[in-house]
Amino acid sequence: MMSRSYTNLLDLASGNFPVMGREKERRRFPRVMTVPGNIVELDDEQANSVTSENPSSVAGDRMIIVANLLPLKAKRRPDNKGWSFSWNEDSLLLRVKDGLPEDMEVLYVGSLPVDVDPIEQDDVANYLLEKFKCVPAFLPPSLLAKYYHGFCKKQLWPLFHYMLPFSADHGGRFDRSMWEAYVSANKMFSQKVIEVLNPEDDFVWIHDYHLMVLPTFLRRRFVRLRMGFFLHSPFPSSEIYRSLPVREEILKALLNSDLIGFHTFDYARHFLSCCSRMLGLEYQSKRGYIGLEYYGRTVGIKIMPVGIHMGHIESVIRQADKELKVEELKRQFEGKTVLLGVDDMDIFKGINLKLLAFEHMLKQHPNWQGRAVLVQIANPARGKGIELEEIQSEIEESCKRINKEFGRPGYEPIVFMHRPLSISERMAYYTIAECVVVTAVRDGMNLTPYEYIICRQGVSGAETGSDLVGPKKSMLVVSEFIGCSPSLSGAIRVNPWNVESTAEAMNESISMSESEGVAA
Ligand SMILES: O=P(O)(O)OC[C@H]1O[C@@H](O)[C@H](O)[C@@H](O)[C@@H]1O
Repeated sequence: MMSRSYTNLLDLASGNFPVMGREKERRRFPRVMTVPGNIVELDDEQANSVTSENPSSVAGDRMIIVANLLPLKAKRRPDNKGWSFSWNEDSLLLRVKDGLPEDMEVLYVGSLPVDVDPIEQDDVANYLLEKFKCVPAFLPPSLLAKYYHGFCKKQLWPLFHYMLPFSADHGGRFDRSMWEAYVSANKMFSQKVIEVLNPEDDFVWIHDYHLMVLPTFLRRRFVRLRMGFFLHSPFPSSEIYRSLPVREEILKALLNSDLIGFHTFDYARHFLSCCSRMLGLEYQSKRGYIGLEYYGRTVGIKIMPVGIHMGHIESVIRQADKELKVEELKRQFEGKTVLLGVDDMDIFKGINLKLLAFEHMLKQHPNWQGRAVLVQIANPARGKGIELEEIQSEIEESCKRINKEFGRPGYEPIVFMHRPLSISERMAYYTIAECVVVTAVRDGMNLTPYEYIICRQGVSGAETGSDLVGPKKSMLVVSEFIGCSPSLSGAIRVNPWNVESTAEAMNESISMSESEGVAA
């Protein structure tokens, strides 16, 4: 049974807060997402509608960025005494910061990727606040199991990626105790925010599907708080979303934000249609700004695709360790044509479909046998479960089979790396690859194609001053089901479920002449 207090709390999430007139006016959010200007652009109206009316109102204000995971890496010290922490350069939260006004102070609230013993927690918290402006939320392991590995990973993550109904290893049904854990964990995050919040001056920017009921806990305490939410995953069609037993609770909780951001127009459209079908809400669209009227407040709905930070990528391109690695890779793959995949190990990334397509290409176009190599990098999964184990063993079996059938001395058709790669190592692989292949069956955005394009431009472009010379051809084969796909006009778009046509797209991409083979 859901405890009474949660029921009450989520009733409050109905947004019944009398916020009118002047209050509406002062809620202005800075534009916080960076986009690589030559790839995805917000139109002027989109960009300006948030900031231009009163840009100075944000300068000097503080932004509290809340997410499930802090943008930190943590390692136990070798002597086992304490921890060492460093920024996680791959965390999108750092890119969010890049898009804020320079003088804006940023504080991060979230959990750590490691389990810190309760007796160490105070010291760790003080250190992280002082050194990194990070406020850790230490969730008890039993809560983490039900909140993150349970409700997030087994229920929301599949649902938001169009998998129905609910995880097989939980009896294929909705588990209400996991939902309760999700609400409790969101409450714990909100308590951490409240510990540091200055409600008059701070903006709060909540990230991703892990924290969708958090706006309720903050709005309940601070009626005038300026608060935004950004969803990094897809928001599915209302036909999928409406199967969620707590569908209204989540929509209502999100509507306690002032602004809700999505990567793509389709995700925003799905959300609006859910609000209309499930809550009976109307929305208005004026000059590129969509507003949902909800209990006297206007909630802004915005399309704000996350991008990559060009300056950061370009600085990595110039790094010496990357250049050394490029030389090593050039020797390793001399005389070969490299296709590259860079994915998280996850059930929706379609890694096995990519391997099957590559196998099909080698069969249908035997001229590539001995010459084409698929390098697949798989970043280890954060989640766990039967489905993930199954997909991992499918991938391993495919690699073994294909390498056995087509491999020969000096030629391994699939090079599979199941480990995290540093950004500079990843850049080195982009540098030597002629084609990047993304076959995810769903993905919120996927920044791999953008990283590849920027890296390839850096490799051949004079403006970076780089004298690295990789192959000049740069092709992209991308799934039509990922957020970045519509923006990649030069890519070959595929339905990843159609292995034969993906195989043809791979063949086409690496068979193109140099003048044709430029993806962006
Ligand atoms: O896999 P987790 O820990 O739930 O995190 C999900 C997030 O992982 C990030 O790596 C992705 O860029 C996001 O799009 C995604 O929402």
